[in-house]
Amino acid sequence: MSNTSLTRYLVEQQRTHGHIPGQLRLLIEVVARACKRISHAVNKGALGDVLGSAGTGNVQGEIQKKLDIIANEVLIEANEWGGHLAGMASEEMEGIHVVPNRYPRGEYLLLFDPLDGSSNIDVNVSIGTIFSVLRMPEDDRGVDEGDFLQAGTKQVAAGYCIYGPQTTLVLTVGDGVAMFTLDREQGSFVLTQEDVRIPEDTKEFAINMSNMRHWDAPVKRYIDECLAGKEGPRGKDFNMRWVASMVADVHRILTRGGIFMYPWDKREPDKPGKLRLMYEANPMSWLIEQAGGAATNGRERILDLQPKKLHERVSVILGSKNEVERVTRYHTE
Ligand SMILES: O=P(O)(O)OC[C@H]1O[C@](O)(COP(=O)(O)O)[C@@H](O)[C@@H]1O
Ligand SMILES: [Mg+2]
Ligand SMILES: [Mg+2]
Repeated sequence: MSNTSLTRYLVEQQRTHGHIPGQLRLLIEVVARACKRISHAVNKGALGDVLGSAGTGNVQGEIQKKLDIIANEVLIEANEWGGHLAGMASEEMEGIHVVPNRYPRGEYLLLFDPLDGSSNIDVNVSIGTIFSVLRMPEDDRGVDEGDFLQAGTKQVAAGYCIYGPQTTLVLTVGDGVAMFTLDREQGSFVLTQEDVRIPEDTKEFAINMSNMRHWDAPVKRYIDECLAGKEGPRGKDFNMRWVASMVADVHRILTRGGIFMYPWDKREPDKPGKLRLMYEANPMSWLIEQAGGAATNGRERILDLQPKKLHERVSVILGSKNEVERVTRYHTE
């Protein structure tokens, strides 16, 4: 059993690869400690007055759950002390949060979905926190929203923490994907898997089937072929999963392969998709690519997309490389 802590792993990465400056290592550890606090709140459930609706709305036009707000506050408060962070952006906040007493000028920007899978909070199904770290652009003016609008390829760290039967932190700093399981007795994240690899093929797809009648033709074709099974053009049977927590579906794919799709559909044709580019699709896409998978919006690599708005949405197709390439091919044929 490994006894490599997150700290030791990051120090080792810095020593051998040199691409995790001390300030970034510190930032990742602060986020990990915040996730530990969120995990404790999640585990309290009904005992901790964390369930149910907060009765307020957010910039996404969604009713916020109490835990959405609690998780957001934990992350802001944990990172507020300044250090090398210039600013933060959250699914739960309309504008950016400039870190007041930042170290001469913060070098990093932190973006997060503080609580992903909110529809599962009250039914005791796995949920999580997703985070992404960018560098502050080199110049001497203050922090504004434009500084955050960088393509996913500019991320310097990305990860999520899944609050399930285990609390597991999954991280990439550009040198593969590592998983750390929270040892509650020690109170520390322990390295339990590194060099995570996704099989290039799969027999398992994840999509919300109730939206079938709204899908675009390439998505409908792909799913119909999966449903046709052995007798159909794919010549094999497929299984389906849909947790409705992106963190849980992505964790399954990182663990055993699969394809996850939240595509554009005609319910709201002006919206490219449901999921947000900056703090859901980009961090998850980098993790998936770092593990040997692929991630597109049906036509382009998600990490190459140049964001125009902080909360912009995107169609997401990610997971086992050969399946993602097939769905993308169907969109471009
Ligand atoms: O309920 P639906 O339409 O299936 O959507 C589920 C998707 O919505 C999300 O819950 C959106 O994330 P939030 O819960 O952070 O808003 C994803 O985690 C999940 O993949
Ligand atoms: Mg989310
Ligand atoms: Mg959320």
